[in-house]
Amino acid sequence: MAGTTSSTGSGQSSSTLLPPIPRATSIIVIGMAGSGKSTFASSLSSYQQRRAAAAEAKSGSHGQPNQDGADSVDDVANPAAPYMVNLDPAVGTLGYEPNVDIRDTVDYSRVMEQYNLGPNGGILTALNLFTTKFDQVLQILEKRAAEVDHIVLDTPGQIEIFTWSASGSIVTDALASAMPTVVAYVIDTPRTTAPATFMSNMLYACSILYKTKLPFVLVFNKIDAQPHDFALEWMQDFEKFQEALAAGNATEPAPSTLAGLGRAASRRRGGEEQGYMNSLMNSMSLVLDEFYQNLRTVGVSSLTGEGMQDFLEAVKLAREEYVQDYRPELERLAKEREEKKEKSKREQLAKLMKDMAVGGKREGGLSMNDSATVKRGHHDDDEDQISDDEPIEESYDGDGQIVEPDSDEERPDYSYPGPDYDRGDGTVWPRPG
Ligand SMILES: Nc1nc2c(ncn2[C@@H]2O[C@H](COP(=O)(O)OP(=O)(O)OP(=O)(O)O)[C@@H](O)[C@H]2O)c(=O)[nH]1
Repeated sequence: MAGTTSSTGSGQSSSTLLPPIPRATSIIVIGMAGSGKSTFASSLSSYQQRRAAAAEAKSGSHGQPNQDGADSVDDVANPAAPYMVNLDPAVGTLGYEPNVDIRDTVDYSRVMEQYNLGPNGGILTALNLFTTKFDQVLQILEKRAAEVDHIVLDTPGQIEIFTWSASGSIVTDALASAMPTVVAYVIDTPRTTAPATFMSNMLYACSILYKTKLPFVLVFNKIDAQPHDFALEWMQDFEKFQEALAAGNATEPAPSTLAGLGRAASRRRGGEEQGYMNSLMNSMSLVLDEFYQNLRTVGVSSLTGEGMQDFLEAVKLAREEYVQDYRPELERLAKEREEKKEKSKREQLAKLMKDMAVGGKREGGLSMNDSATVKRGHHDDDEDQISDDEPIEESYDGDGQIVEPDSDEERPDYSYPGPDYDRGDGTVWPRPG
């Protein structure tokens, strides 16, 4: 592919094998079941729509302040409503109008029926089937990426269906190679107040970050129900997390898990588990410390819309990270691929030349530069001299052109000439087989 020159977004230009960076940033919304992914996507969509409408009103009213006064549009010249993609085939109703919807392409309940699958197998198979067409979706998204600021992808409820499946990787990689892409990991804040659930959520987020290697934004959702200060404190101060662990919140057994056990047994068992869990989590939190350093975190309420502007700011920074860190890696891989292709082409050509006895004596040897290789219509007196402006004329069979099987073109007779055929050099043609 010919190299293009693209702006990196930081004002610099560089020669690249990759397509230019488009206006849009794609946001892949991932999170545990019920964390509020769809509500978050919906809230983000309506927030952006309001911004777009406010910007339009502002430009229409020649700089009058926004009616609602809340949305700052100064940072984006012409904000546009995001382009929404739903990748959850099993979702019932959505709070937003998806522009591309997996449900339009694959009928999840029929997939379950046809392949005799359970709900999760059905979702996974539906996503796999959809992914086989993702090149077409990507073409649509690439077109839209010039017109919108964000392309939001809402993923299936069961997190592992997207994060650990081949289809999830294909969709993520395809997007990330086409445009700046950011992972928004949605956390159900009220359900992460116990150190154990907090830790498992963080470990999951960490595994996704290292798998995708994409810029990451941790979205603490539902802050209207539970502020996320405790989580920020645990992430910033290791000792605070240790204190929470020591207070015993982490392993407080749910009453249901102790059913049938006596009080003493419950206490003993709780104590043993707590000791093990605490020491495990202590070690894990040390591992996660570095992960926390590289994270952007925001608190949002998808119900009230609180924190959406903070989220967009975080996405802006994440886009810069993509341009600075991820894209050079893509560029390196593209160059590597191109070099490999060139090398293999050169090797094949060399092999071909060798097969054609290139470099041997002129007599009997053939060369691609040898005019005798290509038969031309008109010749100078010297057979080997061909003037460059003479057109090549295919004047005989075996001239390197593929002959249409159904054409009337005359072909040599390759049939067996019979046992008595004399080749003229005294040998008689042998009988085959
Ligand atoms: N209080 C509160 N509730 C929320 C918020 N966001 C989502 N919810 C509720 O959380 C529940 C789950 O929300 P969904 O958006 O369906 O979550 P999801 O992650 O898309 O769910 P699945 O895809 O089915 O796993 C719903 O009852 C929402 O109303 C929020 O910011 N605050």
